[in-house]
Amino acid sequence: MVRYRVRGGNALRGTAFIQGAKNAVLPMIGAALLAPKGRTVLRNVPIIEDVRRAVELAESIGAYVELHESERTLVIDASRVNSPVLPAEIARRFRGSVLFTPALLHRLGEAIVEGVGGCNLGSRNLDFHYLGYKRLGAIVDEGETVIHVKAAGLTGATLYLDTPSHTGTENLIMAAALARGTTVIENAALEPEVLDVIDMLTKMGARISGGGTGFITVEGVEELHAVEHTVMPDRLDAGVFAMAAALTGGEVSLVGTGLDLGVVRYKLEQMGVEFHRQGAVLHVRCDGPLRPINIITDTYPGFATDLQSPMMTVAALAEGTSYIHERIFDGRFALAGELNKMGANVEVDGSRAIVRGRTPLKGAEVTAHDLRSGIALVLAGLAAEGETVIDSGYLIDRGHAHLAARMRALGADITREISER
Ligand SMILES: CC(=O)N[C@H]1[C@@H](OP(=O)(O)OP(=O)(O)OC[C@H]2O[C@@H](n3ccc(=O)[nH]c3=O)[C@H](O)[C@@H]2O)O[C@H](CO)[C@@H](O)[C@@H]1O
Ligand SMILES: C=C(OP(=O)(O)O)C(=O)O
Repeated sequence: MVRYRVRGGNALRGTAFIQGAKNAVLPMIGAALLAPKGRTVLRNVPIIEDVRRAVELAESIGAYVELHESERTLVIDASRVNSPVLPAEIARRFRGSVLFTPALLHRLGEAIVEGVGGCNLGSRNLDFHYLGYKRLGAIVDEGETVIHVKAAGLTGATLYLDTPSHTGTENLIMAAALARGTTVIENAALEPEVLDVIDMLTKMGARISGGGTGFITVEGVEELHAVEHTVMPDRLDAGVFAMAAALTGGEVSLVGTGLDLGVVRYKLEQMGVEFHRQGAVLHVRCDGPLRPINIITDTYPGFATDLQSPMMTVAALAEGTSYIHERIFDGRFALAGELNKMGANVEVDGSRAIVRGRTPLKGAEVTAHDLRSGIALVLAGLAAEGETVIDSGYLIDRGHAHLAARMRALGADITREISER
């Protein structure tokens, strides 16, 4: 059992080093498995639990993987991939397991998906993925728990996503990259992580156009080859450190090449947080009271649902009433009850939450129900009086690398503990 213990009250000051993006590296590991020869090198890899699970999953299907932690580098040799089974005990522990399916289809002609995990956020359907594979010529047998996808070669087709699914877009691009002929994906996701994956696939020899427009065209090629690629910075990790500076009344410099916080920056600015860019470094400071805010989550370039929970903590510390409308997931307000245990006043009504601030937060024993509610509770702990203990820390470790060490370097009083329970 991992738990985080936070004693609040310290303003965070200093330089925060932003990790590589979880939601880019996971599809990139899936992409590396498409190369039948050679070694892929991924740099700026975040050392998070989801990456460890992805390494275990890749090894379980026969890939040779080296994770060089201090160099934040992964080396992947997929030449010996030999098992189509994504075993339940690994695959159910993270969402990224779904991104291994296209490689198995192309390399072995079938994928047996014994489960897909990820944060518990309400319904998380995969119908666009499987409908897309079917349109490309695969046979999909959806059992109660195991999904069997088979294809003796895929053929390009026109695909349409009802909503621009992030991993759905990545999976269908990877499936189309080695299909015969041309595939068009309409209503494709626009997230920067998807564009980074397209960049990597393009280096590998894929022919993809239209990334970032919502209409992606993929011309199938015969083979993809192993390449070196540097994972983009994690905008969610950056958003969390910006919020940590804001709600502790601190001043933090975010280091991460080409970092763009987009709408998160504008929303925090509306709340009174100051941003100042100096070349590749983004400075964040806040020394006045926070103003309330309205947030509507949306696909990119809208406000990222993954930062909705951390923003709820910031809103609880703002002077006045904030409104949050969650439009991506139907079960992403588990944080509210935990924040209320700490003294916040959050009222949830369906997909909307009203946050009445500012209420003084007090340390408490609280539960992370998913990765982002976990990090939101860490933020609450930084601003609370007394000690906050957050269980299960594993969920936080799924997406944030060396969190306690990076926050301690900024002056936070936070420890990561491992117990037997
Ligand atoms: C590993 C990874 O990249 N995870 C991210 C990815 O998850 P993920 O790719 O799972 O999220 P999606 O964009 O697919 O899902 C968004 C919404 O679309 C619905 N949907 C999706 C696919 C489908 O086939 N049918 C369907 O109905 C889902 O139920 C959900 O309500 O994007 C989410 C939304 O930005 C982020 O919160 C996750 O951090
Ligand atoms: C929902 C998330 O991740 P996953 O899709 O990996 O569960 C997240 O990163 O907040």
